[in-house]
Amino acid sequence: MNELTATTRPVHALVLTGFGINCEEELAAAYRLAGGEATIVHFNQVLSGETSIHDYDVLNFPGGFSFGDDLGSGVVMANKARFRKLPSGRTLLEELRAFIEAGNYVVGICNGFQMLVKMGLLPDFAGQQEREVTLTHNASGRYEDRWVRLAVNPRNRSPFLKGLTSLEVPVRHGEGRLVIRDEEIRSRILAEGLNCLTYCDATGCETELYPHNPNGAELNCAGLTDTTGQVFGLMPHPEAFLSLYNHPDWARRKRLDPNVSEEGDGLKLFRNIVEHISQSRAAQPAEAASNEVSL
Ligand SMILES: NC(=O)CC[C@H](N)C(=O)O
Repeated sequence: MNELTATTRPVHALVLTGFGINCEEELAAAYRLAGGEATIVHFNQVLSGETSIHDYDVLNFPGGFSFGDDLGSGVVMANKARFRKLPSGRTLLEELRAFIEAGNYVVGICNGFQMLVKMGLLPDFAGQQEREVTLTHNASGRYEDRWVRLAVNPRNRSPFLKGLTSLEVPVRHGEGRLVIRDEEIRSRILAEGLNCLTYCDATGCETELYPHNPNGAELNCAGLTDTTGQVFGLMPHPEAFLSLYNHPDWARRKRLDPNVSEEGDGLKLFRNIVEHISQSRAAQPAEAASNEVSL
């Protein structure tokens, strides 16, 4: 029996799929390329209790078109999390709160971000699973599929963004416009640096100008965390830019600089979280780390 201590066990990501989610493979690849492990399971395997989120370190809600965006992007999946009881007698949202309180991480990308917002987990000031912000139809009135530049808020709380100041990543969505419920929520998001990613122009300056801000989001906000920094949602797709060769301009960039990094900006986020969790474990007191995990 191969026994690993908690400190040496690889970081393990759970990546959900099903019902029209379509970015699970790239997301799992991102964790594997970053040195972690990733398991893809159908949403129903979690709801049925067949898979426990508590066996993992990072729970991932990928992008896609869950339930065809009927009732609004992410709404049906969010309601499944809010109302369906697992065999434990708790809803997935209640299990998620326990998962977060145990120090684990939750990520929602695009459709996944829409789910987190609509189940009330972002920014979650009240802790009452109520919608404090929402993500709705792009101001352009059309589906936006383009590359954007993002500025990283230096006061952000997410280990995914450690050491990063800017990112170039693709967006592809119809309902990416962040709308904030009221001035109190807006002020708290700004005061606490929860608007971790903002759309910016080619010079790196935050802008509301289309198409740099592709959807008209308030605060030019492309990504949010909760106050713990453990819940992170974003509209752009970092898992779609893991390699230089994912970028449409790769040939020119390679010609201009033959030594240009062959990694995409998106991979940096996954390297950060794998490293952060690994280091956090290694720093745990001996008695905690001695909890052996028999594999
Ligand atoms: N790429 C995605 O995840 C798209 C999310 C959602 N279906 C939208 O169009 O806004």
